[in-house]
Amino acid sequence: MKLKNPPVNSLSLEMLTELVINLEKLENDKAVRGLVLTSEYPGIFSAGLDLMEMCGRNPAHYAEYWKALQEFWLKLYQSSLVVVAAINGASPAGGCLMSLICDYRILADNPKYTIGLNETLLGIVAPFWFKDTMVNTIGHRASERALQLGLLFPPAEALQVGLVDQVVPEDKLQSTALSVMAQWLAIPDHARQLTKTMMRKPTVDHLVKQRDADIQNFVSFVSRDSIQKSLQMYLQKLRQKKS
Ligand SMILES: CC/C=C\CC/C=C/CC(=O)SCCNC(=O)CCNC(=O)[C@H](O)C(C)(C)COP(=O)(O)OP(=O)(O)OC[C@H]1O[C@@H](n2cnc3c(N)ncnc32)[C@H](O)[C@@H]1OP(=O)(O)O
Repeated sequence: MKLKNPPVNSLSLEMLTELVINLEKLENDKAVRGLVLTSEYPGIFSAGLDLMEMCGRNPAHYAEYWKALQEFWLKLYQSSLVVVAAINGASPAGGCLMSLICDYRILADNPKYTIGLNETLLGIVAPFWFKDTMVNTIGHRASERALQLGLLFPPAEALQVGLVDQVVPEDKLQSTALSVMAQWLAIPDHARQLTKTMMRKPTVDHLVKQRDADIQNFVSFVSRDSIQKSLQMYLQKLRQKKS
């Protein structure tokens, strides 16, 4: 599956909805057992959540957006398919989260392709289920440091901390993803799927139990004037970077 939402594959409401629909279709197709997630645009895997969905909108929109994000996370994290992320570009914040909920992550070796949960750099806070996903992958201490500092790791450091499973030359990314997929598909589906469910259930339950409260928390947080100002300033900085 190629992510395709120009210019930076930000996770807009429309994009999240389409991703969920496409995942459902693939899961209902008995001929499909695995999925390689990559970007149509080498250089950018995903810029994360679409900042335009979080700026200057009304509470009902924020609630709808957050619910769609939760839906996407729940769907991909619990997918019965083998999901391999072939990360062919920068992967900040929500882009990193999307990679973390796959079963295996391969990052192309390019110093510009940084990955991490950098929310604090925007003056916002990664929600508990982003944090849980990261802790499950790299452990508590490394997550605590990475989350507080909003670290974006270049490939060698991402590999060292365990944020990705492999770093390969850019021209080997797709072939590596296919050979990893073959290795995972050699395991009987039912045994692998039950194991995945067992490993992920506590993290899923944590969110499911608090879904409504999490939406309310997001809506009130993002509606604050101070948060709106931080997000606007961050967007401005992104735009100024060009000039
Ligand atoms: C209680 C909980 C509360 C809150 C939790 C909220 C959680 C949020 C998690 C998130 O995912 S927040 C989003 C964080 N994302 C980022 O920090 C990434 C920002 N973008 C970049 O660093 C760069 O754009 C890039 C490295 C992805 C690509 O760089 P480059 O190729 O140089 O492109 P440009 O920077 O020139 O960007 C082109 C264009 O796209 C706009 N844009 C970039 N990122 C986003 C985004 N996330 N959402 C919306 N729009 C984005 C950028 O402003 C440019 O727009 P122009 O109009 O100037 O063309």
